[in-house]
Amino acid sequence: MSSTGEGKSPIRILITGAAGQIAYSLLYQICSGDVFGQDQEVIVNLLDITPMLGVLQGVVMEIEDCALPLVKGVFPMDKEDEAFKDVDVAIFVGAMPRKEGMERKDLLSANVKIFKSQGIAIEKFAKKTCKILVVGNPANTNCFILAQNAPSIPRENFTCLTRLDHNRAIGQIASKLKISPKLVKNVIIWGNHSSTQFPDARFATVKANDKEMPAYDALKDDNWLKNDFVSIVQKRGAAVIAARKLSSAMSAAKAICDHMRDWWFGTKDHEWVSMGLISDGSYGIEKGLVYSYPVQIKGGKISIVQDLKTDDWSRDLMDKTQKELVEEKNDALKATSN
Ligand SMILES: NC(=O)c1ccc[n+]([C@@H]2O[C@H](COP(=O)([O-])OP(=O)(O)OC[C@H]3O[C@@H](n4cnc5c(N)ncnc54)[C@H](O)[C@@H]3O)[C@@H](O)[C@H]2O)c1
Ligand SMILES: O=C(O)CC[C@H](O)C(=O)O
Repeated sequence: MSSTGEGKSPIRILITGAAGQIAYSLLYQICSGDVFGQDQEVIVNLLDITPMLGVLQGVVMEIEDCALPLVKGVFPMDKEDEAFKDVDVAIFVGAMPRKEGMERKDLLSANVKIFKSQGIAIEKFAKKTCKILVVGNPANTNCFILAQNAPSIPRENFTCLTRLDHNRAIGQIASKLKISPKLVKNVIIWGNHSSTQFPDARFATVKANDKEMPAYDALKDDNWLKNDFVSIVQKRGAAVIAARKLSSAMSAAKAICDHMRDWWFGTKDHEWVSMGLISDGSYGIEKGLVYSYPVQIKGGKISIVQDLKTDDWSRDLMDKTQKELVEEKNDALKATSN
């Protein structure tokens, strides 16, 4: 295979919110081959709202100025119909971020309306095989509304981003043990991408002194893993907003790339990652809710890791985050009912 992508058709990738800060960190990684491979040409549709078309022009100029060989076209757009046409991958970043002092609920009613309209557009214009990743918050519930409005797209094509939380969990364990994050695996984020999420290290392993062992044994600090670790990861997004006065962008873009790369190429043997998926009822979670699970991926097929044991403590946390998702779903259905 040629390193310039000869022999493979280009894929068409849509990024919404393309004039925003996450997209600015994301685009180089997508266009340079870091996500879909060094032999995969890409055509990129950049969707934002009309007032941002000028900024989008600047982004297009910068992509051009990077002189990236895999980029076969970059199109700035403000019309959903055009933007969704024939896309293979759609990354939904476009939504208002929370600023300091705002509550998540302040975002919900404005943002879910965007996802109703865009769901209708993917139903009409996207390929039925399109792989969908929702990033804009509230990510799980926006993904739920998107899927509701695109009934002919297979349910397994809808995902939302909890990989940032997954990476945060790995980062916390690695820094506590003073080891490289690549030596930590199989953490889990259950539930909502919010402060009710359950970051679970019960099955996580670490490699220390060339020996693989449970994170609990390596850390020898159950209290930290059950309390501080959970709360730091749950509140990390808010901590970044408080410090930066802006929501996370570089780490969110990196997590989007990890999510899409693993979906495209598969996960490593004996490893899992976290993704928000339309629940099939696994682990007693309400069918149809968009809930984050541990998943393995082979040949583009995402499978939920089954039969992990739950105890009273973990069950309670899994149910709490489910309860919040049910409430968000009901609020979102109300907000999009007309
Ligand atoms: N799931 C996650 O892990 C995660 C992590 C970080 C941020 N986020 C969320 O991602 C979203 C984007 O964050 P950001 O920092 O890039 O925000 P930003 O404000 O910098 O960019 C958002 C962009 O979306 C655009 N937009 C608004 N409505 C649109 C529409 N209808 N169609 C297309 N584009 C539209 C805006 O004009 C803006 O350019 C926020 O909702 C944020 O909370 C999610
Ligand atoms: O609004 C928030 O609390 C979180 C913003 C973003 O999703 C993140 O996790 O960094």
